Amino acid sequence: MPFVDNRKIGDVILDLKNISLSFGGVKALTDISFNVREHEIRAIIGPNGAGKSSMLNVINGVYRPQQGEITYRGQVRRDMNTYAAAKSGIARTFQNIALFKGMSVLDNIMTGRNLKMQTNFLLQALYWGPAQKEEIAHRKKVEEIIDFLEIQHIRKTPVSRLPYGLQKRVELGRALAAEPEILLLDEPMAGMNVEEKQDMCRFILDVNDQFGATIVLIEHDMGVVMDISDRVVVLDYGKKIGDGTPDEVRSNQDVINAYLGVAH
Ligand SMILES: Nc1ncnc2c1ncn2[C@@H]1O[C@H](COP(=O)(O)OP(=O)(O)OP(=O)(O)O)[C@@H](O)[C@H]1O
Repeated sequence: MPFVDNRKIGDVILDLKNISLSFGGVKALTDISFNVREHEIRAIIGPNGAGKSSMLNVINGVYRPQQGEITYRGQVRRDMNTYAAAKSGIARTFQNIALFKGMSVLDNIMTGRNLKMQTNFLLQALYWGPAQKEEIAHRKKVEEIIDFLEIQHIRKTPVSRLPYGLQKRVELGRALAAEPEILLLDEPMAGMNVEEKQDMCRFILDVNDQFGATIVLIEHDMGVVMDISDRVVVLDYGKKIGDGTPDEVRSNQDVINAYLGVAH
């Protein structure tokens, strides 16, 4: 496993057992089990429609599986919703960028601090006492993220004016602003050119290393997945067909068949 020793991959932080999810007659996920270790980069791959996004949506409480059990930090999660997931330290980015396009980079990243804000709306509206202090602390954190992502030069620019690759970076910034324990990235490199992909890879590795975040990512670019992931889980038609290190997954015949489109 790459980097395991120096990156101190820890115990299982998220454990998914026998997860099944259907939409009417469509079985999006069938009896899927896998775990995520603290501090690792865990990829979910598979052909189109394999169930990858559904899996992320189960992890962050968008979908509630009909069967199965999720244990997060040693506690079985029941009735998880997106707010509870976010509050418990799970942040995510989306396949299609979900930013406030008219707002500046700075303000978009600031929205990621919402869950961390303590003072009530009245104090905030008056911008008084504790609210002022808190605002300054949040701004400091956001500026740290802006520096880290090397986007100082566009901090005041409305997001809609930015090229796609930079918008993706801002979305990562907003997720980071929540100081997540687990960061879910849904196709972080989709639509990027080679240079943008290299930058994003570097940021993901640095987020993992410097912020200590555990990362679960969906990605179609196999080169990227195999380069940066510690372990990879492979889905096909809603079932798990492979799970292991990049090398193990690469040589798994079921995985090779799925990617070559061999008939079931
Ligand atoms: N909200 C939904 N309602 C109905 N069916 C859904 C819904 N979400 C996903 N599905 C179905 O579940 C299956 C898995 O979809 P999912 O989007 O999770 O796959 P994916 O691996 O992320 O695909 P892609 O790589 O194309 O994004 C597909 O058959 C899809 O049509």
